[in-house]
Amino acid sequence: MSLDDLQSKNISLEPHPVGRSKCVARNSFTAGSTILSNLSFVDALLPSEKGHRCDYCHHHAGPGSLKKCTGCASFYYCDQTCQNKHWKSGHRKICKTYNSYTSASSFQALDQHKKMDALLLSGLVARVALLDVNERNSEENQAFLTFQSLLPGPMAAAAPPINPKHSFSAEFIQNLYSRFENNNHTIHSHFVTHAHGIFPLASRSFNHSCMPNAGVKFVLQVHEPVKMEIVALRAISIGDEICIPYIDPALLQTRMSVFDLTYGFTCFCPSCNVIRKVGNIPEPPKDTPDFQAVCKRLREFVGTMEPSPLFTGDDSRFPKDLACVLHESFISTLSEQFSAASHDGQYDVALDSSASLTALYQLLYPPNYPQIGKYFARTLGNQYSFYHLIGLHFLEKAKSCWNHSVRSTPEVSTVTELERSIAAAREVLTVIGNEGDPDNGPLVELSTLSRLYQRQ
Ligand SMILES: C[S@@+](CC[C@H](N)C(=O)[O-])C[C@H]1O[C@@H](n2cnc3c(N)ncnc32)[C@H](O)[C@@H]1O
Repeated sequence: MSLDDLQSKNISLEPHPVGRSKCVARNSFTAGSTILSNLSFVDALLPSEKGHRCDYCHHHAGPGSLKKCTGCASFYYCDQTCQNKHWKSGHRKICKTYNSYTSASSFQALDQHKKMDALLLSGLVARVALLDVNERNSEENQAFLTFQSLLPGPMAAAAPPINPKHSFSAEFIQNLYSRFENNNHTIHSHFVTHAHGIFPLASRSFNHSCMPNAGVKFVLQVHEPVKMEIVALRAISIGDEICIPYIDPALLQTRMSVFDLTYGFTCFCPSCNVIRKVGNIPEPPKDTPDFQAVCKRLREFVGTMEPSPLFTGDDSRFPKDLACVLHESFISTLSEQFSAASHDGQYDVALDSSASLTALYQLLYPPNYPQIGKYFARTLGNQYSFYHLIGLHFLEKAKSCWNHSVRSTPEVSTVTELERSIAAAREVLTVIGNEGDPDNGPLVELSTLSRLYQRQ
């Protein structure tokens, strides 16, 4: 689909006061419906995934079952079909020189993120070099035109060295690279990142909100490029702006600098407005009883709030004595407590941390938000870490209840918690639906657990 087609579909691009354009719903969407699908234009697997996934369709295969490219021996495919498609879409330009390029000191000196950028930029240049100029309306040419229309990021970082020999000017390459930082995506399966990619139409369309009404998922199909789907997280009405999260909404302190340095905007979503009004956010108490008291108070408040003041932007409804729960360390302390207690079989401690975590999620995230995680902009620390799931948290809690119930005669309260956790996990995970690898996703695990429980 091209930018022009978009205007005649369920969504349209309309002027935005500072971010050039915004995506507006022309039809209503129910929670879970797909708003836009966009095929990858170029992507690159993380080094840790090489040989485990097909370099074309990202199908995850058992050890040794993929077919190695006989040219470079560094790319792997499901079969001849994936290999031929990848060859035509750019690999033939980079195959011969791939190994000398990646082993050169100029590539090796790059940090992990810039290495990924370098591979993507090489793939992009190879793809562009192969575009048929006589086929102006082909999907590839339209996708490249859309890529060229993307807003450049605020930081003018120098383009990394690239692989194929080409006849493009340094200025042209720099111009392509200037769009990377604020437009490219990480590609995940079950919300764990395995690649980086360029999805021009989605990048051209969706702005950020920390209380987004849409989320991103990836569909992997054998012999096809990776497909990104933008999915409604809740009901969207005609005229609503559709936004996705660029970073984890729980990064309440880091987020403003990331928007500023990586994306070049100031976020005025309801949640950011509350954070600004609250002002100085104190660290949570180190002392265990004081920490527990804050957790108790948080649970009481969340039990009475509907909806979250961070969702409505009404700072007058946010209790000042709970300011420390907005400190980023509060969520990580609780997550660590829950994980450690579940792992050690301390059922009561796990359940208690889970109740506080769930209250915090309800405060910080919009309804049905499936994923949480940490993100550090390149400029802030050079690292990205994995995503976890809110839905997955409920699944983990259900597993913890299940393990407890099979170890001893289950109490009624354990069974109630188990049923509630299965229902909560299903509610959140079903909205975003199956994503990434078709096998062994959280929804599959959830069905297995439900079956075991019903049989018992
Ligand atoms: C991926 S693009 C989104 C589409 C963009 N609006 C356009 O017209 O191409 C990211 C850029 O959009 C703008 N943007 C995204 N979310 C925004 C927001 N909430 N407020 C202001 N600008 C935003 C910033 O310029 C950012 O670098």
